[in-house]
Amino acid sequence: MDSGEPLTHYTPGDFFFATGRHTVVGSGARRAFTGTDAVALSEAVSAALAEAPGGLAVGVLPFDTGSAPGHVTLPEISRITGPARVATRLMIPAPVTVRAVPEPARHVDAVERAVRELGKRGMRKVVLARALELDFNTDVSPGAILNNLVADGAGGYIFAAGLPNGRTLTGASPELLLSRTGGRVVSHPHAGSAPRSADPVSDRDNAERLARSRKDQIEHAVLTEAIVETLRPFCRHLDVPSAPSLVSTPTMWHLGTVVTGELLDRDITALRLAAALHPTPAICGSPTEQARELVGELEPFDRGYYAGAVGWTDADGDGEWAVSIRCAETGPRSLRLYAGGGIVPESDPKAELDETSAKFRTLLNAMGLEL
Ligand SMILES: C=C(O[C@@H]1C=C(C(=O)O)C=C[C@H]1O)C(=O)O
Repeated sequence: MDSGEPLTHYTPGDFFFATGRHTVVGSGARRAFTGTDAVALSEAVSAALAEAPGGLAVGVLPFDTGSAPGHVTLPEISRITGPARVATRLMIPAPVTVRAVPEPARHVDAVERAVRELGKRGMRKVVLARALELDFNTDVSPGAILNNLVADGAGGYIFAAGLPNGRTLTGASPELLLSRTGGRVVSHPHAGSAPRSADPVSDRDNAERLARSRKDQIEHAVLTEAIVETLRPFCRHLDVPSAPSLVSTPTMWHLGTVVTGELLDRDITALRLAAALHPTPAICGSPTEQARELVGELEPFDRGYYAGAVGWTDADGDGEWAVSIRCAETGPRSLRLYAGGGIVPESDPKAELDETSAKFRTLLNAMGLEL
């Protein structure tokens, strides 16, 4: 570990991944792996890391490898340092136009349709997202967004990753898809949401209502069951709490369950496990294939690397992969923000719209925007 401030060296295209414990940074690419089969990608990365003792692989998996490839690199320079800290917030220019895709009323329609389709198709859950497209007079620096996410104490996993399309995915995800440390694996699935409130009484009310909500408990159970089912064959022992706990970010309350396990085979890397788990019902639905299809029918945009995974794996197979949510894709003079929510047969369409608005706040706050 070195104590240098990791954010001062960040340049767009770099990989940046900061948790409360450490920060992983990578720049340049000694080798790059791009592929539509996440398991094959993880195997190619393992083979490359086996020849690079002490090396690190970093990257992203898209939501759907049918529309964008997974992209993992062995950086030319990589460092693991202490937690990221910043001294001041940075100014981010205001957008000249903001466009909701779809329009909020159309998102409500899509949720209504999703509820009907879940019933007709005998499905348990689908996650529907919407986007905000922002245009600027100048480029927006992903480094400034990272800086402000750190300044806001956005928490969880604050990340930036260069994408194969030349853009950058930047965000602060609360959700751990998978970490591996030696033989120990941890997943912290999140599902079930309520907004934070500046008023402590309403804030507590929101949390208590969420903890009691049958609809959110169902939504959460679908997710935890899927994580446990996928991890079970890889583990000799899994520890699964019988009920979820309340977890919070500065903008949201969630239900979360910490699933821990002991690996049967130490050759299975963090990236291989992340590839097995993704896409979970936190961001896709259940059953997975039907949910992915319904997402394609109901969302008027391509998710790209939103609702994918972002993280790192080292030569021992250890690593951390977060679910790539609460994020934005930055491009020349433009930025696209994403937010989604799990729909179950009990969902209220207007409440689902409000939930996505609350989830946008992580990035909007970092940009100093009051939209
Ligand atoms: C899909 C998103 O968040 C996911 C959906 C949640 C929900 O539906 O309650 C909660 C946390 C995340 O797993 C998002 O933030 O875009």
